[in-house]
Amino acid sequence: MENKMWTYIDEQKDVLTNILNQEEKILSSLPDAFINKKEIIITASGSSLNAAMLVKTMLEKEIGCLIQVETPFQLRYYSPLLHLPHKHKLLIVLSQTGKSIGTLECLQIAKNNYIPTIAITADNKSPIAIQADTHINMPCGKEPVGPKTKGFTATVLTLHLMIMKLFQLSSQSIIKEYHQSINELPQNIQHAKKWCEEHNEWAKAKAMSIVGFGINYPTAREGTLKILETMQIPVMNFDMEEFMHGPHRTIVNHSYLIMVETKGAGEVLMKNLIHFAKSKTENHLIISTFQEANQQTIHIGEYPMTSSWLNIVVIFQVICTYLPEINGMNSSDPIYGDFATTVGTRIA
Ligand SMILES: O=P(O)(O)OC[C@H]1O[C@](O)(CO)[C@@H](O)[C@@H]1O
Repeated sequence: MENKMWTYIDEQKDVLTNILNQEEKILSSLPDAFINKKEIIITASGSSLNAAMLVKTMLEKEIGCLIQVETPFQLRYYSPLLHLPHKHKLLIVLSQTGKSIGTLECLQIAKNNYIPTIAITADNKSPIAIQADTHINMPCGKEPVGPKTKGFTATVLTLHLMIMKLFQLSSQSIIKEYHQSINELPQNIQHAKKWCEEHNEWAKAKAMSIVGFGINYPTAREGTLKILETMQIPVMNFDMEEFMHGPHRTIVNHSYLIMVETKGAGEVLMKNLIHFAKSKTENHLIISTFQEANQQTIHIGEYPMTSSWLNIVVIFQVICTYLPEINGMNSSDPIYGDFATTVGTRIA
C-alpha cells in the first residue's frame, strides 16, 4: 500500500502558503474583546501540544504576556489555571481532529468559570469547534494517519499568526520570512531523503536521542514524537542544557543522536555538545543552519524570526517516514486500530 505520509509531507508547501495568503479570512472571527489579554493558557495533546510549546517560545517574550502551556490532564485535575476565574484570561485549545476528550473537557471547565475560549481545529463540525466560544478553522485538509505532519505545521502557523493578531503585532515581516522558508521545503525534503538513502543503518537503531534548544527544543520534541511513533522505538528528548546534566551519559559507541544547531543563545553549548558527541559515536546527525552539508550534516537555510523550525521539522518528517520503510513498515498504516476510542482519549 502507498505511504500516504509522503503525500501529506509534500502538501505542506501548498497548505502553508494558503494559510499565509488567507490569513485575514482565517482569523476574521477573532473578537476584539480577546485583544491584549493578560494571561494566555494553551492546552493540547501530542503534536498539537508541541505546536503550542513552539509558538510559546517564539512569542512569549515579544508580546510580554505569560503563555501557560499545560497538558489537558494537568489542567483539568491539578492546575489552578482554569479554576480561578480572571477577566484577563483566555484559553486557547488546539486539536487537529477536534475530538480529543481531555481538550474538550478543558473547554467545559473554562466555560463554567467564565474564561473565554478559542479553538483551532481542522474540522468546524467537531465537538471542540462547537464547544469553543470562537473557532478558527485551519484549512489543512484531512490527515487520517497517526503521525501528523501537515496538521502540525499548519497548527504552528495558524497559532503564530493568531497570537500576533491578538497582540496587534504586524505580521508583514513574519509572513515574508515564512514564504521564503516554505519555498525551501522541497529542497529540504530532497536532502533529507538523500541522507536517509546514505544512512540505511539508522533503520536498525534500537533507541535514539534528539536534542535542540530554544525554539527548536519543541521542534526536536515533535521530531522525537514522530520517530518513536513510526519506528516504534524509544526516543529521548531533552532541552540541550538538560541533556548535558546526566542524559549525555547515554552517548556511547554506536548510539544514535540527532542535534539541532541554529543561531542563538545556545550556540556555544551546542557546538561543545557536537564536538563531544563526534568523539563518542559515528551515528550522529547534525541539522544545522550554518554548517556546510556533509555525511553527518544536513544544511538548512537560516530564518532568524522562526529559528528555521519549519525547515527542521520537515527533516524529521522525512526520516520518520523513510526509515520504517527500510524495515518493511508503512508509517501511515494504523498500528493499533481504534486505540484512542477504546481507551477513552478521543470521541469516535
Ligand atoms: O490534535 P488532536 O486531534 O487533538 O490529537 C492529538 C494527538 O493525538 C494523536 O492523534 C494520537 O492519538 C496525534 O497524532 C495527535 O497529535
